[in-house]
Amino acid sequence: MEDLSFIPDLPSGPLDVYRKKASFDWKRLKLAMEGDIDLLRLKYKIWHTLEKDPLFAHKSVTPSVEEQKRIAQLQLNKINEYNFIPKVSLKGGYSKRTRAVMTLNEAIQSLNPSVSVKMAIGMYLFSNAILSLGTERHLKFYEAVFFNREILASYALTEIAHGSDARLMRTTATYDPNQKQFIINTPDFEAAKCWVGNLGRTCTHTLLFAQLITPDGAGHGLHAFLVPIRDPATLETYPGLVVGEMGEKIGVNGIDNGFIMFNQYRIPRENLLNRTADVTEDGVYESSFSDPSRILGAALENLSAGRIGIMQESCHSMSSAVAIAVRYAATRTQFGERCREIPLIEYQLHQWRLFGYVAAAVVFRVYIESFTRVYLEIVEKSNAGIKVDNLSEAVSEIHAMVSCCKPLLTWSVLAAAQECREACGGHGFLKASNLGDIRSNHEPTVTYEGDNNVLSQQAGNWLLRQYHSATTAGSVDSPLGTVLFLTDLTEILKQKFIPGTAVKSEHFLMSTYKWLICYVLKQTHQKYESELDRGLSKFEARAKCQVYKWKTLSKLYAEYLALLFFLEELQKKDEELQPVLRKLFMLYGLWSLDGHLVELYQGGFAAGEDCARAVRDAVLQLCAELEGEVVGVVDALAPTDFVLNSVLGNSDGNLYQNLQKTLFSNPGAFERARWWQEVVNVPKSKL
Ligand SMILES: Cc1cc2nc3c(=O)[nH]c(=O)nc-3n(C[C@H](O)[C@H](O)[C@H](O)COP(=O)(O)OP(=O)(O)OC[C@H]3O[C@@H](n4cnc5c(N)ncnc54)[C@H](O)[C@@H]3O)c2cc1C
Repeated sequence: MEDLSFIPDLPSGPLDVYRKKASFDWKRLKLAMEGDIDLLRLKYKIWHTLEKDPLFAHKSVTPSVEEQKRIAQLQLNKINEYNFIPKVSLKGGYSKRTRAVMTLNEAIQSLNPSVSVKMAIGMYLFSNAILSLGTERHLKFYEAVFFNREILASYALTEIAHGSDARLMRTTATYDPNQKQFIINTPDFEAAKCWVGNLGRTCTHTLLFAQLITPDGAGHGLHAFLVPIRDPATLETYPGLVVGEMGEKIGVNGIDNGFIMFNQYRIPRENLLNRTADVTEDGVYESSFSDPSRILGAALENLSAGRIGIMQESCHSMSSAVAIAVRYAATRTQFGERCREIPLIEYQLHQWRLFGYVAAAVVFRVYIESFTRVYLEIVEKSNAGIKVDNLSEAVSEIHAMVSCCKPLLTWSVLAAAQECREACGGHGFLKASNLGDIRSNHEPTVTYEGDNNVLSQQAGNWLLRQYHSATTAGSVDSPLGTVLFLTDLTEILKQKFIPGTAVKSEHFLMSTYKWLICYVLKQTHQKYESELDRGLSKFEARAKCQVYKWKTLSKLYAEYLALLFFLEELQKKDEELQPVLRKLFMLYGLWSLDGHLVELYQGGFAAGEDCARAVRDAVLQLCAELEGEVVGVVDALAPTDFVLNSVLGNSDGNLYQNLQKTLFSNPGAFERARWWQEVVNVPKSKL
């Protein structure tokens, strides 16, 4: 058995009552969710190191917006200095080094999300883009950003008037054969690039997406360019650029999001990332793709890794939120009979509000860990030129998976953070609970790197293509095997709920999800076809199928994927952990299924009251069964106390002592208001 002594034991205290009830060792569960002991060790090393560094000390009062940006950049520089992943490891295999980088990102995100986003955009999104879209001549930029940390980058896609619809962006890059340069231009404010992270104050380069135009006036669609923005020595922006800061946001204010306008700004011809298309010195456009939309597709596919990073970060935010709320619920008592006040955690309502999210946090972490491995293996093979069977189909399937799972995870965390805040009552509203910061720093993830509502439509598109293929050719393009069952669609749709069925079973859960996907897929297809028959274009017809169809379909597929991957991993976990993991799996599955009862009845899978009652009874039973386990589960999910940074969720469980310490040490807590003279009614003289 692995030595887990590098994970510090938890302090003894009021939470022991519940900790003793757990059927498993929380450190083993932690390792099972992390999947790799070296990565778990790395995470603890990062947390312990930063805890000792005053630059990372938490502030009891939110610093000014500008100060948050300064601190975030200083912290990023310091993290680079610590060299947590030595250069030799970075030069190792793609999969291993990416996993290490992702772990660093997760560890930092739990501590200060602004810093991890700065790092993710400034170093990893940029360097990944160079690897996937650039060629030999761009490797110096890769070295400078990834290995030497000499430049900090940004990623400029969004414009003021166009975000999700990238095709209509209007920044241009016109080739000038005389100077062998591209001239970047912003026609008007609506085409200004905006929201670009790191651009407002700090980045030295940006990866710019602009419409490529050749000297013959022909437009070739969006392409990516490496564009210098600031002098690295002075951080002065170069002439020909108008760069500004976006101003205060409702979260992640440590990131300097900026806007930029280009005024006939020249860059060398070689700064075009030219893996898929190039312009010769004379100005002739050459592309390995005939269709410009495929070039954009290849460029944007590069976002998958970033979206996986967002999902990993989401798992950590959810872990922290539920850890705070559950520890609070185990130490806070309210009401009761015969002088025995009851801990909140023992109320059925409180369990129902929180335990589904605890189960989701565990299921998502195991799922994303496993999915990331599959993803990285495919990319590694493909980069190394090793043949991957059905590579382009696998890429499409992965894209569909990411497109529905990033929305599922990010939305779930947002809902969880709000529920956890409310579950901690008024004290949850203190900044010191950390629930507010977790929620507001997480919030933009539902919008950036693909707005959730728009992104999830892409999973629906892929599923509909598979439906068509299954019903016409009797086969599907699903190299990862996630929808092979669609070839049995007709048989699956004949299933009905039989009263008395044991719903707390893997078979029931998975077969019911398959039924739901088949049913909603068929409904979506029929609706889409009927809109086309009415004479609508494909675009218009799709828009008419979004609500109750496409959107539901995408959510169902995402939930199914989480369950499917978790179930596969479950078999490999320690025997001691299996009972609790199985219960968490069932709870997440049935709790999610509860949200789809309408479709089960609408489609005739269920009739009468049995199905709904069985599902809901099982959810409540599972909540009760998990009462003794859940504190141990959140111990496994939680980071160290320093990282969790919550007066309500400290692992010692000394809720009221910790609250007193925090309230009593608030700066100025006991002082008379400095502005007292401005507000008191000074009695007027009667003389
Ligand atoms: C904190 C933060 C950081 C960011 N960082 C970067 C960055 O570094 N680089 C960068 O380039 N961008 C960045 N962005 C921008 C982000 O990527 C965009 O906001 C995002 O792509 C959505 O585009 P939009 O804001 O133009 O929204 P829109 O596309 O205008 O969407 C607005 C709303 O309309 C809905 N909608 C749009 N189209 C449809 C449709 N067809 N059917 C139904 N509904 C639809 C959407 O769901 C959304 O709710 C960042 C944003 C934020 C908030």
